[in-house]
Amino acid sequence: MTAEPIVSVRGARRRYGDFEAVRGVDLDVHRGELVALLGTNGAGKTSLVELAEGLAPADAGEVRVLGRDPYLERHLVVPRVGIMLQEAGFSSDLTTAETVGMWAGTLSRPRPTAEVLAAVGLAHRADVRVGSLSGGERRRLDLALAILGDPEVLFLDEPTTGLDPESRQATWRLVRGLLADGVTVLLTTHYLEEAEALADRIAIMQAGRIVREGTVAEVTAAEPARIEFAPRDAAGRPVALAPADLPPLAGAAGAASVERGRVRVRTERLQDDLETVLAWARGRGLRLHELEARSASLEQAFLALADGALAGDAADHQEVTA
Ligand SMILES: Nc1ncnc2c1ncn2[C@@H]1O[C@H](COP(=O)(O)OP(=O)(O)OP(=O)(O)O)[C@@H](O)[C@H]1O
Repeated sequence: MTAEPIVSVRGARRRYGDFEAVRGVDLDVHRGELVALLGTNGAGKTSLVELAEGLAPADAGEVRVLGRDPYLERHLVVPRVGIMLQEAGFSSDLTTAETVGMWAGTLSRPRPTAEVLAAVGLAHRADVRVGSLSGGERRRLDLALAILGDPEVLFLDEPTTGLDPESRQATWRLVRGLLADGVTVLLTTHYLEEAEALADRIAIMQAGRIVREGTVAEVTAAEPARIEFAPRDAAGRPVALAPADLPPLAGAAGAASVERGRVRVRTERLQDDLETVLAWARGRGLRLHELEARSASLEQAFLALADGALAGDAADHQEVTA
């Protein structure tokens, strides 16, 4: 992509006292693209997104949104941006429509209140006081306020937390519609299926750094595929096998394991090794009960990264607290 990114972060760092929450991050989001920022609790996602939202200055590095510094040129950036924070403070005495109306008063060209409430599925709750809304309905009100100014860029911090499955799907449809209209979105989420459903690219954060970035396919390709089966004899009786009984495999990333009669192989050459396993089973007259062969899911890739980081995290904390 050659066009200037809409959100551009270069070498960004952010500290809270002695603790560095964002440790040299590079990230681009292009027009009409959705990038999902993933990471375990405390990885630094919110701290990073707040830099792009202009809520705090970077301690080092450069942050640009729509070509401007979102902190120093906030007055130029804010009117073109929609922000959905993790927790917005509402006055619980106002109704839903009054809240939107009040917010609209701060914008130069707000969309009509009824239209925005309909877009987030809150039209029927327009006259209900915010204090009486459910957690999921409040989350949708947050989203209504974020899209009220017809933004070119949207920052969504865990937008579907607390939403029921139907509302989550409705939010995804809304976001897809905005993307189709050319809106640029940077989203944080703990729901990996949300990232899979919406993201053009994923960035996984760990201890203040982006440790993996790419499309879902690129991110999962780095994680070995899996072959699993429960060996049975021709009569359907379970056969006890040890990992050493398996044939040599071309892409086996780690030793095979056997747990409660189920053999698990991690491989970087799924097709080749599956063919080997099938030929070996045929040769030994084995039935491969409940055979599964699949590429890694985003969840497996994410968990593998998180596991791998545990040792590193512990070392970082010692560094900080020393
Ligand atoms: N105001 C603050 N003062 C001190 N430390 C902070 C502050 N805000 C965040 N932190 C710390 O910075 C780290 C990153 O926090 P951040 O909220 O950015 O993570 P996150 O990835 O968004 O987490 P979550 O998924 O839980 O929202 C955490 O260790 C957190 O405790």
